[in-house]
Amino acid sequence: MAQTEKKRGLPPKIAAMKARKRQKLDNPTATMASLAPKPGKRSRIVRPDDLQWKEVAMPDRLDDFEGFFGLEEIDDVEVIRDTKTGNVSFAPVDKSMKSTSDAVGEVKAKTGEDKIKTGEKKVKSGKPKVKAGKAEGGDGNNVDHDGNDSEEWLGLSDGEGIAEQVPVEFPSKNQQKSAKRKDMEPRPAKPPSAPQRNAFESLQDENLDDSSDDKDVTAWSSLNLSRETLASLSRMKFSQPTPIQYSAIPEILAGHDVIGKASTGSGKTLAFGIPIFEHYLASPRRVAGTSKDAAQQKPPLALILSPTRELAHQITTHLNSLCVGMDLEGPSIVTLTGGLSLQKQQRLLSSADIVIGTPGRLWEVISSGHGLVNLFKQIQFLVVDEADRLLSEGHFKEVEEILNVLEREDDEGGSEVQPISDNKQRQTLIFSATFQKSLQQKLAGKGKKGGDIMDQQESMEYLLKKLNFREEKPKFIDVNPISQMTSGLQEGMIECGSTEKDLYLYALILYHPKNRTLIFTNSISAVRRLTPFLQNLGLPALGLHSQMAQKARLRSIERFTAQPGSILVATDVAARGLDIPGVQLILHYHLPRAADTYVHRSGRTARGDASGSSILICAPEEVAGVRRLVAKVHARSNSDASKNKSTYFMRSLDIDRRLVARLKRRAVLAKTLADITIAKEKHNTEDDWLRNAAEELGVDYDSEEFEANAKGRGGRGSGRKKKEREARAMSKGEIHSLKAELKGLLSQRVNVGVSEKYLTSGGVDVDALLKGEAKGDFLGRVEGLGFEPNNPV
Ligand SMILES: Nc1ncnc2c1ncn2[C@@H]1O[C@H](COP(=O)(O)OP(=O)(O)OP(=O)(O)O)[C@@H](O)[C@H]1O
Repeated sequence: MAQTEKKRGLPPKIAAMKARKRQKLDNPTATMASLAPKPGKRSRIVRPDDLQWKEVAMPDRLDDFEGFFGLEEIDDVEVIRDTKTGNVSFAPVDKSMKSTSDAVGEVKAKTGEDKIKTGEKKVKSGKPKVKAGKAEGGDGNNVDHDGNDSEEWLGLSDGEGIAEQVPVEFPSKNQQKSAKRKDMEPRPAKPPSAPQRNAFESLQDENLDDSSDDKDVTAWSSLNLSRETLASLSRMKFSQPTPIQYSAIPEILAGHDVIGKASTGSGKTLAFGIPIFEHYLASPRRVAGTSKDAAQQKPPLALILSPTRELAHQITTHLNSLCVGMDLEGPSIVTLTGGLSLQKQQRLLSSADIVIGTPGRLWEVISSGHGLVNLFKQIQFLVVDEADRLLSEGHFKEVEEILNVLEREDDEGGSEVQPISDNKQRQTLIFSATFQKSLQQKLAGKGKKGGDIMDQQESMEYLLKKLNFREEKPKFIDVNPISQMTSGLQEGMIECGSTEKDLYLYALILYHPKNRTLIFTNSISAVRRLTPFLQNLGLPALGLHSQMAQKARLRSIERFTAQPGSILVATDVAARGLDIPGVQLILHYHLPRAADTYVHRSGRTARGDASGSSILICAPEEVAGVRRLVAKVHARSNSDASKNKSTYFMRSLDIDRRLVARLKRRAVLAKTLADITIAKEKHNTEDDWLRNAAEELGVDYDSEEFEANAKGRGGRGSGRKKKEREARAMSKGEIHSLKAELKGLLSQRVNVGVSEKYLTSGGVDVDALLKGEAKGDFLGRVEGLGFEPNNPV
């Protein structure tokens, strides 16, 4: 479409701006895409004035409006941009030459029907194009992830009567080889399916400045998203959907229940978030007012369950980021997690479009009355993120309560508990990177520890039983059926004595100076101990566990995210879902208790197309178990996994043990000082508690007398108690001298002597190491993890 101006003489700047805008309107995509002309298809290039412009009838009120004279439009013109000069030229398209295989990136001026649309939403129906090598417009060379030239069908066959599978289109062999990350690599160009929306419509928006560095979002075009969503994706610089987004979004938009499995960091949040966002944009609720009266409250559109508070807040931020910079009012997203004011959260619910919560708090809120059960029954999307964890671990009871309540026909009274048999309204979306075996066992009340990765059939059967899917066969989308681990990840283990883990932890951190590092432990007490231990060694360590106050938890995450090179010591509360950019190193101080935990912990690094390392610190007696566990994760198929047939063998990393030995005194001092602090804090707390109890009983309390009586009783924990007593008994002077000694050591280079293998220039400047300034080849050799002598990371 083009506009002509009266020749009244506009100021040159305005004329130039208008000309630019005109060009943008003429060809919305030209400013975004690098448009390589397609050989053999283009007609001759003509001057814009020589094109067959058609006049457009204008509404009366636009007549003579600020020099605006009229509008003309043009159909069937190919706009070609010279990628070198940026110049744009035009060629009328000969319709008889039009091919169905127009690749994304080639642009035609839109026809009259495709003029800018406002807020209209189209739900794409039908299956995505799935046949490898047969997709229109594809490169004809699509293969599965395993490199076989075949069509890949994931999930169960229809014949098994569990789920309808969604075959996933995989990149070509060449793409596979060249792309670093399978899960983030570009999808083959998809053919436009009629009727097709122009992906660039969002970018026609006059409010978007030409000069902004928004991303070309052509690759999203086949998903038929609204202009608002495309504009948001462009602003977020997400130029293409990840495989799980590419496969799941159309299915969800078409109204299907979806079970999505994709590796950690592969964009699952937006895979369910975008369709909900689209639904919100298209629904009248957006303009409806809100009411504080529960009876008139609008039900939330979506309920998203998250296993941890941090993840719930992160999902909130992630979905909110879709709305940043949007002209329209975005959905009201309310987070319901423990540790924050219940009343405030209840109040916010009155206007919520999307509710994201942890099961405990959610259940507390829903079951508190106020007509909320009825409201939540009307939600249109139920999302269970990290589904295997939510349905198997601690939360299961509450999740079950919530699921039961959503199915009831009755109101809050709860006397009638008839399940709604024909629930056609709600879509159920289940996402995770793993589905584990123990899930089923726990449901059956066996409570067995475990966490073997569940095969598809087992997980499907279980989920189908528990969740009231709207359709008989939800779509099962598995975009990484072969490998559980992300491809940018390097894995290894370090063997050391069981009492030397602190020392090796310290050494590994020194080997990775300035790396943002996440250390996992299996206990809160280990977090409490290791955090001051590392701090005493001059390292920027923070703690995270579930007994911390919620504000302190969020603060730890914030600091860890903000400060490059910081270290977070955490329990598995941080294992799932947390998307902290730039985590380079995962250290498993305690071994993960189950295979799925290993996958999720390690998945905090190497997210998206980034790379990272995951290192297990193992005592000799743990090595065999670890190898088995990791082999299970790497089993190339589910049948192999169940038979333990994986051939994956985890490497033991070599480390210069002489260097480690020379760090020992520092580690001992740092540990002793940490133990003293903890023992004193603990004693004060215990003392307070006993004093209060004694006061209540009306007896005198003398802590020394109490301890003297307790002495010699032996039994479990008596050794630890003895150590605590000793630590507490340290005088200020003794503590001071320990601190002084440690300070002295930290300020010195570590003398590693002469190595026949790795000659050094006389010592290691650990201080420089910590500052990331160390040079030289003194670090020993840990192949494949960036530890090579000439590459001290
Ligand atoms: N299409 C995209 N292009 C580029 N980056 C994306 C895209 N979609 C999402 N991301 C980014 O990828 C990162 C990981 O996304 P997300 O947290 O949703 O992963 P996940 O699959 O849920 O991981 P996990 O299994 O660990 O929970 C986020 O930082 C997100 O902003």
